[in-house]
Amino acid sequence: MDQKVKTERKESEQKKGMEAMVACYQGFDPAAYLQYNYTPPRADFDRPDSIVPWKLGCLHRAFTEGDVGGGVLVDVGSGPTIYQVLSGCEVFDKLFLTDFLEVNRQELRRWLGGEGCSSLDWTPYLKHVCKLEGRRPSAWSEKAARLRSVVSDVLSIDVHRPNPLPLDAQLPAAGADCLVSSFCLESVSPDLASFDRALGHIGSLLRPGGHLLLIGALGESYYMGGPGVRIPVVPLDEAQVCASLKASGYTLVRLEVYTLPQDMRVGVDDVTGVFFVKARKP
Ligand SMILES: C[S@@+](CC[C@H](N)C(=O)[O-])C[C@H]1O[C@@H](n2cnc3c(N)ncnc32)[C@H](O)[C@@H]1O
Ligand SMILES: O=S(=O)(c1ccc2c(c1)CN[C@@H](CF)C2)N1CCSCC1
Repeated sequence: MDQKVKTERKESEQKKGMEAMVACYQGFDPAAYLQYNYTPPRADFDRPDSIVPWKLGCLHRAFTEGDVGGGVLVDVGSGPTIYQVLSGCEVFDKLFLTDFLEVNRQELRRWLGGEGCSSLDWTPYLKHVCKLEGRRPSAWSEKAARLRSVVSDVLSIDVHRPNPLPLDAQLPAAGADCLVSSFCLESVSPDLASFDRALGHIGSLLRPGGHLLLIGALGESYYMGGPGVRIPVVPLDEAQVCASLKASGYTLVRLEVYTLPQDMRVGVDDVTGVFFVKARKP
């Protein structure tokens, strides 16, 4: 088989993989997803070994240790969640939330509108991050107001495109100062090669010297995006995460890993751990 035919066959297989992934996401249910992952037992603020204090603590440290801050923060694949920017909103004046699905962008806009009709009460998360910041928990409403004030837009995004954001997105020409992305790339890529390409695509949104805060699942091969909506995930381990970051040209600042306790493995996925990466684009 000559090279041209091989290339065409490979491109056709990649296209089919993307189309299958898009089809899976048509059934994504924001309210169910939030219920599965962001309520107890996974989101138990009273448990010292809970994933929530660990993850919010990683984000708090990453955003407040002095090397990150300034103009523009982009959250890649926000989904219907805001916890991932509760620390970042204090050190950035312009923040973009993004997602592939309109149902998720609508969920985010409902919370941002403050009409009290979002699918999850984020108050416990707001209070916890206030506590991490040495503020009284009652400052949670001030934090909510701060986040609402710095979100510039809720944009569509497709990490499989070389230019993932809409052409009219108001990002600086040099790129964003920081990207944060949680449970996105491995959950939307049909295979590892696609994951690595997507990592490269979002890297194009970041200015040289900017930081990437990447959070993701370890050992996960599927998750439930809603009742009966099984979405394939690229299983990752720590070594692969480091190799993909290196291949994308990042300098690793820190990698932290959390192993999920058995009772947090609740059947909505087969995740075994969570990684937190802080990396810098040279
Ligand atoms: C597992 S959810 C992660 C949501 C959230 N960041 C969190 O931490 O829970 C994956 C998200 O990726 C979005 N997504 C699906 N396909 C995508 C694509 N091609 N590009 C960017 N995001 C995509 C989905 O709509 C979904 O909101
Ligand atoms: O680590 S979690 O339990 C979590 C949160 C979200 C997800 C998973 C795990 C695993 N499957 C992912 C599928 F993409 C989504 N967690 C939920 C509480 S807040 C911190 C994150």
